[in-house]
Amino acid sequence: MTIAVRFGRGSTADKPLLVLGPSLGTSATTLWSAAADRLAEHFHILAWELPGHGLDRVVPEGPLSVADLAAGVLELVDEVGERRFHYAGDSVGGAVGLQLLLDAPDRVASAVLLCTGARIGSEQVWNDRVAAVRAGGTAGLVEASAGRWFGPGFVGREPDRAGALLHALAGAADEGYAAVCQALAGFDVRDRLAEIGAAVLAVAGAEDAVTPVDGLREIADGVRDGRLEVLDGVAHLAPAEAPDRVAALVLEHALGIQPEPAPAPEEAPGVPGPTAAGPSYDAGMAVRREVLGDAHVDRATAATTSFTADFQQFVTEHAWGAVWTRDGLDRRSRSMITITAMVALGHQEELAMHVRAARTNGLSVEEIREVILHSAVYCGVPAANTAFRVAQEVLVGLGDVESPV
Ligand SMILES: O=C(O)CC1=CCC(=O)O1
Repeated sequence: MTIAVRFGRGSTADKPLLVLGPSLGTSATTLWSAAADRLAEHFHILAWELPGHGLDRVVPEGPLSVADLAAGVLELVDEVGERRFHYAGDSVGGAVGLQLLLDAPDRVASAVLLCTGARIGSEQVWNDRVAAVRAGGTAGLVEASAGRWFGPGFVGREPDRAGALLHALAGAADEGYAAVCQALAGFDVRDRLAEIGAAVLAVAGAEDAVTPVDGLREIADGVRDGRLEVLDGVAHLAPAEAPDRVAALVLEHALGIQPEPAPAPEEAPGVPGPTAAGPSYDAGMAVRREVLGDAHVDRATAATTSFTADFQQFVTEHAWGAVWTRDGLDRRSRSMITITAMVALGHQEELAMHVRAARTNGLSVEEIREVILHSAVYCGVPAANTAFRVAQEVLVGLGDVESPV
């Protein structure tokens, strides 16, 4: 099963479908959300996840190929009841785009293939990467990946976006990452490019050493209707590094629309802070991880299904990205309010989670006791009684309170 992340509102009934593909080690949201925000007015957008990456926590049991990934994308499009779709994918996501153009030429209306190649790296490169991820996990790949992924100055200009991408890498399953490397080791469609008749825009990052400009030129020259565009200052993750330019290229290539120039940041209307650009998934995920811990968020993510994926995204964007990120209250105060609300509403499971979060946010055991005691006055003694039992179990588990005899 391939997991889809949906951007924007509306359906394929009112807008054409655009499918977005990820790069190795990234999640669909961290790589594509900034560009997708700019495209959502014109397309119904689905982005797919690599196995074991982002919202997809399922690691393939057998060997994986780029053709398997392409077949998963076609199933996803079938699930939304569409036949034809526009496609844009970065790196392995671009390789999957080429495979789709070969395997299902009648289904791909147009393709933008970014920072990719008809062959990426070599078998040796991918075997070495598999060995590295098995030895040190995806967290051990963060430093080297940061060096390959971003153009000069990007991390300094966009620390949150870079941080979210690297965080997603560290959160990717080791064996999911290894499976994608093995798929890339077996991918080579250089001698089949001339079979591709759909309009292809090949987009290279001028600073990309992983999939250099020549490989994108090979695609543009090799397919029957290809064009090359080179983005200055960009390395390997063009959709995250240059979302405005990428969105403009996709819009023009797929629909022939010249986008309105984006307002300069100083002219952008609205309130400063995280709400200015709308609820932010990346910022929300960072705070959610800081407050609830990686283990909790990884468990929630692992338990995500196609039924709950939209809700998980909603929680991260709105509860965490739009509210917990605000400056108006410190995290200690937010924890106190949240505990009180959980006591009042009798949400025991969420209360346990927020007692743990309150300790992370710096509340002492004594302060948590006072919050629950105080809430007894306003929420009722029975509610506080249950809350003391739930909180005590958590605090005993954390070793903060002695176990009752
Ligand atoms: O090596 C990387 O981290 C970049 C990359 C190569 C293939 C892909 O999808 O990403």
